[in-house]
Amino acid sequence: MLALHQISKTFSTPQGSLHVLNEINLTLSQGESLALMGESGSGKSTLLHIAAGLEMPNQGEVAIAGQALSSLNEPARARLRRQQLGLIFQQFHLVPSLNVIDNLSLQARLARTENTEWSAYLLDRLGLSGREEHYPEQLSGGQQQRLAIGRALAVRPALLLADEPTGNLDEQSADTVLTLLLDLVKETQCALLMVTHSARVAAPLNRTFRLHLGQLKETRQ
Ligand SMILES: Nc1ncnc2c1ncn2[C@@H]1O[C@H](COP(=O)(O)OP(=O)(O)OP(=O)(O)O)[C@@H](O)[C@H]1O
Repeated sequence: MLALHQISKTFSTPQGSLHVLNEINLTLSQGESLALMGESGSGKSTLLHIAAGLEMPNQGEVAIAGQALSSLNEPARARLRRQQLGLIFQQFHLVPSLNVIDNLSLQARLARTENTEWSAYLLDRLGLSGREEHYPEQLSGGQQQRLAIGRALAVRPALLLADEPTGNLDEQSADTVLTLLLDLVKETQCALLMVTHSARVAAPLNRTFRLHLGQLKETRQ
């Protein structure tokens, strides 16, 4: 579902070049879940953004669902992202002026793959049935993140990329959200790449990798 081949990334800063990723290789198969750990500033978010095609590497190739991103122009890349990719961030990034059902369906409508039965099922699984007409500000942090998970899964993505999805939640909400996320990932058989600082959050995932000094090492299989 995801293949990263020899990915390198260097940022130019006023202090000089910052080499963040150095020839990273990684493959993620359908239904596989992988935790990405590493110290603050080690490049986890950068790698996730490159995997999502939101940021370009200086060197190397990203393929999503068998399609090399470099072989596509920007509109085709955007289409692939909308149809195959679910993104979840620490900040929920819901649209404040849209109600629950419109936030949930946003990406699927843009991708023209909205399925109202699937959306209703997701709302139920997320514990948000009956809240369709509510706006994000009327929801708790945990409910907002569950809605963001629903929005990402409403397109039935092949690949889900999550950057500290429970980082903004208290421990109890984090556990609920994580359990729900992993259950839905299993149900939809999508591949999951999740950035986390927490070994406890990483534990239920299939594999764990650590980024250190630009290199990726598998720490648990
Ligand atoms: N656009 C940019 N320009 C310059 N430097 C950048 C840019 N984006 C990221 N960096 C630098 O690249 C390094 C890696 O950043 P990144 O956000 O990927 O780390 P991270 O492992 O996700 O950190 P954290 O755990 O704190 O979120 C950092 O030193 C950061 O300052």
